Amino acid sequence: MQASVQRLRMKRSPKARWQIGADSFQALKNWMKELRQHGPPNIVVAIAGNKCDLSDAREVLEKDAMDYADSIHTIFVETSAKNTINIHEVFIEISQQITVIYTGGGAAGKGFKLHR
Ligand SMILES: Nc1nc2c(ncn2[C@@H]2O[C@H](COP(=O)(O)OP(=O)(O)OP(=O)(O)O)[C@@H](O)[C@H]2O)c(=O)[nH]1
Repeated sequence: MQASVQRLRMKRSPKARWQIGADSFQALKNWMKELRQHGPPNIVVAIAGNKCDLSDAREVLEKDAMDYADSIHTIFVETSAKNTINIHEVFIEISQQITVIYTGGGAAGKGFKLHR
C-alpha cells in the first residue's frame, strides 16, 4: 500500500519525486516495529538503500540509515539496481547471516536446511 501511495504522489507532482526517500525511511521504521512485534524471532532483515546512484536526490543520510540499521541489528547496504551496485553483496550478507543464525556460526561447510 505504501508503494501505491508513493506512486500516486509521484503522478500528482514532479516535485514529490524527491519526497520518496524520507517517506520510505519512515515507512520502513513502521514496518520494522510490526515485524518485531508479530514476526518470527530469528528473522534476517536486510535494508537496501536503493538508488544510491541518484546522489543529488538523497534525502536520507547514509549515516542515519546505518545508525538505524545498527540500532535494530539489521544488515544495511546502499544499492543501485540501475547500476548494479552492491546487489550481489546484499544477498551474500543475507546468506551469511542465515548461516550464522541456523548453525551458530560454527558449522562452516557442514550445510544447513532452509525451512519454508
Ligand atoms: N536511478 C535509479 N532508478 C531506479 C533504481 N531502482 C529502480 N529504479 C527506477 O525507479 C522506478 C521505480 O521502480 P520500481 O521497480 O517500481 O521500484 P519501487 O520499489 O516501486 O520504487 P519507488 O516507488 O521509486 O521507491 C523505475 O523507473 C525504476 O527504473 C536505481 O537503483 N537507480
